[in-house]
Amino acid sequence: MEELHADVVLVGGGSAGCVLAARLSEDPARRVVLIEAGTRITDPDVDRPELWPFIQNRNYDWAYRTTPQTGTAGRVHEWPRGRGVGGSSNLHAMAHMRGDRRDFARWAAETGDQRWSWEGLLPAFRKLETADRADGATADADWDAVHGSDGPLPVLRPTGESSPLVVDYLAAWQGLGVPGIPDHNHGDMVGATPNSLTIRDGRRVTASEAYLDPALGRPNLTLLDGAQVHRLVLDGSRVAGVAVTRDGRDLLVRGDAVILTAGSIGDPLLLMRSGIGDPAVLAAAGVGTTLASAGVGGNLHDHLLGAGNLYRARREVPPTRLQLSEAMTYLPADGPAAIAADRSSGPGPDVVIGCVVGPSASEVLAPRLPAIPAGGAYTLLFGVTNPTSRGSLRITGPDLDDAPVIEPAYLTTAHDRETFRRALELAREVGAAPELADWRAEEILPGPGVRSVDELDAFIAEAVITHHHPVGTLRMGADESAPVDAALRFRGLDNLWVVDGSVIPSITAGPVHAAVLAIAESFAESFAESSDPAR
Ligand SMILES: Cc1cc2nc3c(=O)[nH]c(=O)nc-3n(C[C@H](O)[C@H](O)[C@H](O)COP(=O)(O)OP(=O)(O)OC[C@H]3O[C@@H](n4cnc5c(N)ncnc54)[C@H](O)[C@@H]3O)c2cc1C
Repeated sequence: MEELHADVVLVGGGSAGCVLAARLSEDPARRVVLIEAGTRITDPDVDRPELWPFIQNRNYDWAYRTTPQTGTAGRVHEWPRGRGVGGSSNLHAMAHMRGDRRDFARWAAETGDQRWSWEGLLPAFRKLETADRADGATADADWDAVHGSDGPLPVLRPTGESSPLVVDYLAAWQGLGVPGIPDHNHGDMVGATPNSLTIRDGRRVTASEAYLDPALGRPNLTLLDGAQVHRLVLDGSRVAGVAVTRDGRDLLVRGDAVILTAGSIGDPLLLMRSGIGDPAVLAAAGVGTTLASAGVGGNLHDHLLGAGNLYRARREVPPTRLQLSEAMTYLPADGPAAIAADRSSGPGPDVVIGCVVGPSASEVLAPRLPAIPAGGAYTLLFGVTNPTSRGSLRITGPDLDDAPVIEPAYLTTAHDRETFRRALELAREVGAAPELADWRAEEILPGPGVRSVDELDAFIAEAVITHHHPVGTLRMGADESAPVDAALRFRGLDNLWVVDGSVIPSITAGPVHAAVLAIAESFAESFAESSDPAR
């Protein structure tokens, strides 16, 4: 069998994999191989921000599906995931939100390591971005203290480009007492502001474009695309290498250090195919256990959004110049009245309400709607920031073609169901505000008659769709039952690390891409500082 050897082998060329490939190959003495199942994506639709909901199910999407979910009226949820260089950053909706400082305080508590606190991660968040200054100001010390100005990823703060509907939506929140905030990236997410977006000159910027492409000319960096990793090859407590198929040929890629960057779904499936996981799950799939690790594939959780609180428009809603979901407002569950003057120490964000410049309804609600002409409707999405429902995923057999079982256990806790009702109430409150009177003809969904707890729960179960943030399947933690430790080393193996969305122990309040990139930046820094981390 053909063999290749590198100092560092990265499994998965998605968001985190692109960061690590670029950062770890900055040292010309370190040979880095990046292995990606998909190929380079050339579809021009990927570039166009407004097309993001319509590019799923193409040949660069893994197109996963969940099992029927009891909490969502027995529905099966489609889970797109990017399969190609740049991974899910090719499909994502481009919202750039770091998370709330309380999210990272939880991470620090769960790992026992301040490196994962807001303050600990701030250098990584700054390093990864070139952020637009608020309102085009030339100097702003507060802004510069938390934002980066020369990182690989451009972050657009689209003041002046927002839809007129979104301008009125933000004014409506302010009318209800919700303060305006500079952006979602200051550590305190409670407040009203347009979404920051990873868009430059009207085009999507992927993790590949920002990080990998500028590094690909380095002689010490090799990209193996169109190459699927079947399993890890173990030698005692070390990973000797990874078994790969590329162009119909088998390949063994040996590495002193092996880093999993195949994402929240790809990583645990690869470990289980390699005999690493819960012995009962492995046995049921016909795989022998080489290393028992019960937490592999557990703690699966995701954000849901209610799609949606839909309104027929009184006047034509113009098409978006950005992407369809332009502004998400984060609030305590008790609403605007609960917002403290000092937002850092007051109640944090429990719910999110987003304004979509067009109709948005789940796959079961959409077919029941009356015909809506272009520009004829708009939507308020609503969701829960920190859901407590936890599920799992598992393999069904030893081969790459054996479809996984994905069970997110959506809406299985009382907390999640109650907070979802609250989110819908708050969406309706802002939807009825006088600042939106010129836009609002009538509420179409759920419809004025839907008011009782049972009616609201039944509507929510049919309305929720994934916000596309599955995380946590190899959580980092101080406890021995966490598969990954605070340094992101996989417990039980000497030279295996996990660095992507799967290590997130509890989800951040908002979209997770910025946090995934910051985890990778932080890891790259510590890896480079360590003289020989593989030993
Ligand atoms: C439709 C959609 C919309 C989203 N919108 C937003 C948003 O607006 N804002 C936000 O913050 N987040 C958003 N997200 C989430 C965000 O994109 C992801 O959380 C993030 O990209 C995950 O990064 P990752 O590195 O963990 O995994 P990925 O980027 O998914 O990378 C994993 C890579 O590993 C590869 N791989 C998997 N298995 C193997 C194998 N066996 N061998 C070789 N390669 C393998 C995959 O092909 C993939 O390229 C969205 C996601 C989707 C899908």
